[in-house]
Amino acid sequence: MAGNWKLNKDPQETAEFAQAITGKLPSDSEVISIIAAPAIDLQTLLDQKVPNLKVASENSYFEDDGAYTGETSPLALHEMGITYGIIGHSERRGYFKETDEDINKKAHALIKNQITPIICCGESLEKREAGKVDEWVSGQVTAALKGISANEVANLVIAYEPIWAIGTGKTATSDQAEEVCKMIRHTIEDLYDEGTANSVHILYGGSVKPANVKDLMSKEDIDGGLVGGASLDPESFLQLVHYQD
Ligand SMILES: O=C[C@H](O)COP(=O)(O)O
Repeated sequence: MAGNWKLNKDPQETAEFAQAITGKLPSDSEVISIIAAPAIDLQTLLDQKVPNLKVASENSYFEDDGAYTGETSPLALHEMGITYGIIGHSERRGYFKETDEDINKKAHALIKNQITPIICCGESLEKREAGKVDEWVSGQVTAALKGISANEVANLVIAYEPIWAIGTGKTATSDQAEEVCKMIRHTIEDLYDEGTANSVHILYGGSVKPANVKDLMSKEDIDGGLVGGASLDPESFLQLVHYQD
């Protein structure tokens, strides 16, 4: 269960959040609890040493170093202790014009630095209404995984986030979400094999909250959630990671 804070919280608020959840997360064997925080907050979150919390970056570059002003190095993220990294979020694709090729290069760079990519994909309302969900989403997944081996793919995370459901309060129904997550698994099976497809963790994101998390997580091909707004409040995040209780 991954929270994505987006451009929210400063280091002080980050420390307060960490203190509020310390000692309250489920064990890793039950639920993997992840917070993706702005780059400027990552060290603060790591310093709090919250038991069972994995800390993730929200974006990173595809080069480890060099003349790339303003970018975040995946090598430096690894060295500081980051273990997951979101890439290809629709906000990065939309506002910052990231392409499938960029996202593929970022995936390779994270894997090289032993950071598990959380690769986002998802369709706009326009694509959904045009009946192009499968074609669009499987195309994004295929492009993101180009040149990545089956062993590497087996360990990574794909997050399906329909753009029309992000921050809008409009959740895809659990059946709609399951349908696309299943299609993503089939796409991976076609590209690799059944074992690889079954090993990948597939998350659903888009207005996930404590009230709907159980229903979404009950679906066969939805392994977890990528949660924006409802991950900002510690109590709400705790309810999400404890959805099985
Ligand atoms: O990465 C998280 C998603 O964009 C979902 O955001 P949301 O839960 O605020 O709709």
